Amino acid sequence: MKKLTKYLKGYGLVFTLAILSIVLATVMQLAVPILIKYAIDSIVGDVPAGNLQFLMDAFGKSLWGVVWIIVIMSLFRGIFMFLKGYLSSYAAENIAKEIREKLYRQIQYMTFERHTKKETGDMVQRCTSDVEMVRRFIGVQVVDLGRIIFMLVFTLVIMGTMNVELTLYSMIMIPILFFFSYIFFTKIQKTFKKSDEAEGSLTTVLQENLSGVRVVRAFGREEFEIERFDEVNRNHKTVTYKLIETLAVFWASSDLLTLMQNGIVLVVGAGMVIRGELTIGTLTAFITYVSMLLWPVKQLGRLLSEFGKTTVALDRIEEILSEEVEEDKEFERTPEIEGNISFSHVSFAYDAHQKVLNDISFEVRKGQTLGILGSTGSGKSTLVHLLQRLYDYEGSIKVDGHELKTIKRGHIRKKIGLVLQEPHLYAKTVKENIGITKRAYKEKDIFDAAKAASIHNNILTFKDGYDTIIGEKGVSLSGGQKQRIAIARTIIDEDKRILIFDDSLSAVDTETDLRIRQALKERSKDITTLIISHRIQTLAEADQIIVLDEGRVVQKGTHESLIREEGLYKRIWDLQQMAI
Ligand SMILES: Nc1ncnc2c1ncn2[C@@H]1O[C@H](COP(=O)(O)OP(=O)(O)OP(=O)(O)O)[C@@H](O)[C@H]1O
Repeated sequence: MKKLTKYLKGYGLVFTLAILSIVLATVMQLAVPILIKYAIDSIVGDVPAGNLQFLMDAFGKSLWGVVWIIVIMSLFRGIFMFLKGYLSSYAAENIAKEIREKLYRQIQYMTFERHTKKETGDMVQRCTSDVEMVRRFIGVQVVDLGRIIFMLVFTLVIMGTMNVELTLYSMIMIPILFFFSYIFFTKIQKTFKKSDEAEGSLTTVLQENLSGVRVVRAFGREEFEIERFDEVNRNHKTVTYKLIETLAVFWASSDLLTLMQNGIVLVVGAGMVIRGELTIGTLTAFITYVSMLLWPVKQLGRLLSEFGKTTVALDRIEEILSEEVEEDKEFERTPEIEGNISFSHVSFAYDAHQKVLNDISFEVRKGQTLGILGSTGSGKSTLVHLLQRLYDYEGSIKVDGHELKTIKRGHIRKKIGLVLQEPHLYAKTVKENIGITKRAYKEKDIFDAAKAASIHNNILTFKDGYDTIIGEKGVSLSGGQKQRIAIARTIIDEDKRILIFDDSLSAVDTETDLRIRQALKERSKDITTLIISHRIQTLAEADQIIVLDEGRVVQKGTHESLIREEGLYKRIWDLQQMAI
């Protein structure tokens, strides 16, 4: 409850007005049976009006007067219901928007380590379905709770003032109905969950099929895919049908209980009328009030189970909101960065028992190029992660003499340009993708960067040149073209003092690779460059090369020195030479 009220804060007035509206609408609803009782007993019949004398004073024996009052009250009821809907939706939509904003902000600043441990699908579900659950509860159930309590109390009071004995008879089914609906809605949650999961599986198969369409065609898996979809589709139908069937059984059973309650009131009430203890008008009013009494009881059971589901959704949201975020510490600085890097006895482990980097030491001076070679999984990308301050490390990493841990994360990341092997491009124009870091690039800057990345001429052949949209709605790019656009968008930023190419030239041919490296050399004389590659030709001109094996630096030197010493570098070089 505490978790929920935290989100309701700031909307107290809106909720009060919404509850007031629903209470007034309920009053209009509850007054109708009293008017009907008065019409039957005192206008059609001759029973004295008693405590309804004020109606007699106002309308005398006019049936039309009562009809008009009922019409006007129904009109007001509609207005109050609209107000309640408007106000509660206003609060619910705003609260849901605030939760989504908080979650999105949290996701942006959550530590990289926590990010890698989360499943994307699960995170999406928390930001969408779970928020939706909370929104629905706030929009419908919170205000309904006010209505339920008011309706229960008020109906009982009205019934009590009319006839205490018949009121007690009217309450016989209340505990049964309450527990029946509570247990039902608690149990059905499992079926709801199964239905959600079935829908999730359906979407996953569809999504996988659409994004893997090339693999499906290449392996002739169309019929297999159709069967796979049939299976999840059948499952979805079965589970959803079961859900609807169960709901139908509930509503029918609860209607039966309501009818039984009506039956009890009718039989007992009829006996009272025959004995002259009750008027026909009062019995008619009672029959209507019994339904009004049982509706909130059914809803209360439902509301409690919905509350259970909302609590789970809130817990899942809170779990993300309480994740550790990257925060600047007081001692962190923003020193001038020139690009001198020094690793001294650096070790790192993703999980405590297995070191991925072990006692790494090397130095690169401003403007130099460091080549990094190593087999798959030897720790090359991890080394880059450490330089970007994505993880904490053991040992010492210094940039221009400043311990990396004392430099603000945002500051060092602004100074490091990283190009990945499989870069992510946005569904925007080529121009916007290259200029993504800043909006105010001149066209010439964009062209120059694209020329240096050897992609300018390619871009000119696209339908709309630099204004061509990338992705599903526009041009489909090859792996090498994507890599080169990613290179252009990194080198265009003049703030970068360190450039890292993490196997990002792997999809371009050797000639283009050479052209790009030459252009980069000319363009960025003072910039420190780290090139990770499996292709020795790409590394050969580096000022210094380190060879990683199982997280250790096993060789260090220039290309000339390394091809002369026995070791991994020479073996790979020989193999690559043979292939040529
Ligand atoms: N987020 C992570 N959590 C746990 N282990 C990880 C994580 N990322 C990488 N590893 C492990 O760390 C080791 C080094 O991975 P890394 O990606 O640094 O290798 P790499 O040399 O860049 O490989 P490749 O050439 O294939 O890109 C591997 O054994 C990998 O399984």
